[in-house]
Amino acid sequence: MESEAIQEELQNLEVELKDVQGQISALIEHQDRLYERKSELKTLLKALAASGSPVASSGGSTAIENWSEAFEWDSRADGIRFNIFGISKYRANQKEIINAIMLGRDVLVIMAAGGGKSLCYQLPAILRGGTTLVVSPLLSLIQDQVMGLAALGISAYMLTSTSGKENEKFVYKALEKGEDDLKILYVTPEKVSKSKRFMSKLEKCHNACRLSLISIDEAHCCSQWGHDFRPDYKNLSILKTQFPKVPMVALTATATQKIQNDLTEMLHIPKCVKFVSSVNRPNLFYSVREKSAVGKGVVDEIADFIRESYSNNESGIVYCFSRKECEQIAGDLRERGISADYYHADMDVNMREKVHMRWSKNKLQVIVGTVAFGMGINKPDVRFVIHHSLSKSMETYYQESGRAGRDGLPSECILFFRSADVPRQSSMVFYEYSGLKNLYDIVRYCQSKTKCRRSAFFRHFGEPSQDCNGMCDNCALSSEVKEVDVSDLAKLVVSMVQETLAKDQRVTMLQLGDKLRNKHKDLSAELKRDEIEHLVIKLIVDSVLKEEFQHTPYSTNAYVTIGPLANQLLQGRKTIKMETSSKQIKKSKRSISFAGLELKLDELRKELSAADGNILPHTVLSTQQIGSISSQKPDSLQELEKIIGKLKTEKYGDRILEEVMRHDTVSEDIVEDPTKEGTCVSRSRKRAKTQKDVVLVESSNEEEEA
Ligand SMILES: Nc1ncnc2c1ncn2[C@@H]1O[C@H](COP(=O)(O)OP(=O)(O)OP(=O)(O)O)[C@@H](O)[C@H]1O
Ligand SMILES: [Mg+2]
Repeated sequence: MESEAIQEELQNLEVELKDVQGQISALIEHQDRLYERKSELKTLLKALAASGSPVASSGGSTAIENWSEAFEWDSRADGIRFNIFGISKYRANQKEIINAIMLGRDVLVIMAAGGGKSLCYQLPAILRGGTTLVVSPLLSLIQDQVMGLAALGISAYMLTSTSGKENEKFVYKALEKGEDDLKILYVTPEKVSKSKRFMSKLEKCHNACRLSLISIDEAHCCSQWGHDFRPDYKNLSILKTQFPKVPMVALTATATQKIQNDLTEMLHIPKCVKFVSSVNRPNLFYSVREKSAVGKGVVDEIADFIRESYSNNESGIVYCFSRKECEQIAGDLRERGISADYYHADMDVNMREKVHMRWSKNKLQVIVGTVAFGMGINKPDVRFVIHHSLSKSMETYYQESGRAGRDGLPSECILFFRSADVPRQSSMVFYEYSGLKNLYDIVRYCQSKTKCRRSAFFRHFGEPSQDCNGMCDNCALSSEVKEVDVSDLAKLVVSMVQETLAKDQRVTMLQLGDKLRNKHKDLSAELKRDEIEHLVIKLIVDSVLKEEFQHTPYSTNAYVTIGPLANQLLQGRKTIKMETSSKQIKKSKRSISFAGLELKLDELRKELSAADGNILPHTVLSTQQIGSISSQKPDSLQELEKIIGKLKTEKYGDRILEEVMRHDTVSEDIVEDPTKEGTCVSRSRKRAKTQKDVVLVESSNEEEEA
């Protein structure tokens, strides 16, 4: 009898010990998080003390230099910017970066996606003379850039694994002899690290003083902490070793301090001038929507949204969790009349390229993709990015959603959130460093009905907050949000988990909800399954509960167990509050859509791009330029040139003016419908001459006039 009692106590001790061990590891994890946050906050304080964002700091250099003063190349630079690139004014930091490069400094540029990093090295490439070498990680990015530059009449070439012999011969000869014009040469990192022949030609170019600038695009690929690490990027340090006097510019949209430090070290540019712009994307409207438990419900909602807001075939992306889901949802959208196709890593490279190309040329409206549809996306006029499931971290969400609105025009980012999607993600990321912490950060983002979405990004990237200007659902939509104390219900959930564990059983989130509703029938009348799941996930992110994982031969399952703060709750030292919102009052539409003349100009750019070899429509005219032409209605080539610069006017001016005139004659008699909703790019001629109607939200208020 006595031995039985001892056995029992022993067993209890074992359970308790296991529990304590679990708590210790959770606490250590928690401690790590606190340390990490502490250092983030310190960096934030420093940035605040230095004040003024965007932050431009001189990395290793101590002298405070003024990069915006007047330089002798200013007017030439302005001419190239406007007449060749058709860009009417610099965006934040662009001018300063160009000046630093022109002064021969090494430069590190951290600038949000679509911020305009390319111009920062392409413009000095033309100004400095000689040849600029650009290292870029993806063939598709390189092709896009070379095609775009060629359309502007800039002699840009590439050397990649797919380059033909003729092209290679031309490039090598140009590098060696310098007789032919080679302004910008794009290569993949493998060329630098693996091709001795290339490096020897580059050396010759350098010895003849013709290597004027080295640019490392998507430089975060150097760092193992980055999301797109490329081993060959590690070997790029050879460039600075071989050519120490040639200025190097490294550019990336990934902002973390750790990656910045890694980059300067790996590229051997410790004394570089660092330009860090804000992560803010003021033109993006962020929102989170509740995802229907019924699979088709969410597809209906997505299809309705696209039809209502983007009926003129404006481009968009829908991100999905799995390959199967991509195919399914692309099909479902097609059934609902949306032109959509899927893109994922299981597809043949040619198929993927085909889908990408159709989309780039606006022949396909929506790409439904997995995260594989990533870095190579260069399309500036993506008007919406929809997440059918949540991303695995704030950082990936920032990057994926950031593919919208790279042209600076209003665009929307919608995330469909459902608690049941969390275990799907967690069982994929739990083995990654900080995988669960990162996931729970984005879950908090999704669950909040009051906090500004934008400020979550500022916090995440350790940057001082900026005004959202009503550009997220929580700031823009007036809804009645109540905080309800659900501690009692939370205790029931925790007890239920304890009971299950006591029986040596495991429980998933789904089973937990069912068990609870079965046991407490009174509750099931009040609480829907979704709401219980919502609470369970909240308890997990608040460390009251915890996820643990078990592998089967086919999958990894996520189970719910007791977390380190469970006792605090049970003993009444912790309360759990949930936000509930009763109604949301929708404000007016925020989308930008073409109407009247813009539509005609949109068609014209498609036609001209198809006729002009294989360039993309936005290379002919950007959406901003379409907006400006439509609102200003130029009636001569001189006037048009003031909007789109010399080069494009020479190439396409007559056709554009023809379209403007034709539209003008037709629209004289048409009375505008003042009740029409939405942000149309143009209005009637009478107002147009005095007022620009394009809603252009730029990334900085520090911009200079042209
Ligand atoms: N000063 C400017 N004014 C207006 N448009 C600009 C300006 N600078 C760049 N752009 C346009 O912004 C878009 C994005 O530019 P770019 O491709 O250089 O972005 P990026 O910073 O390299 O982004 P990513 O990180 O996604 O590669 C392009 O269409 C480009 O023509
Ligand atoms: Mg870029």
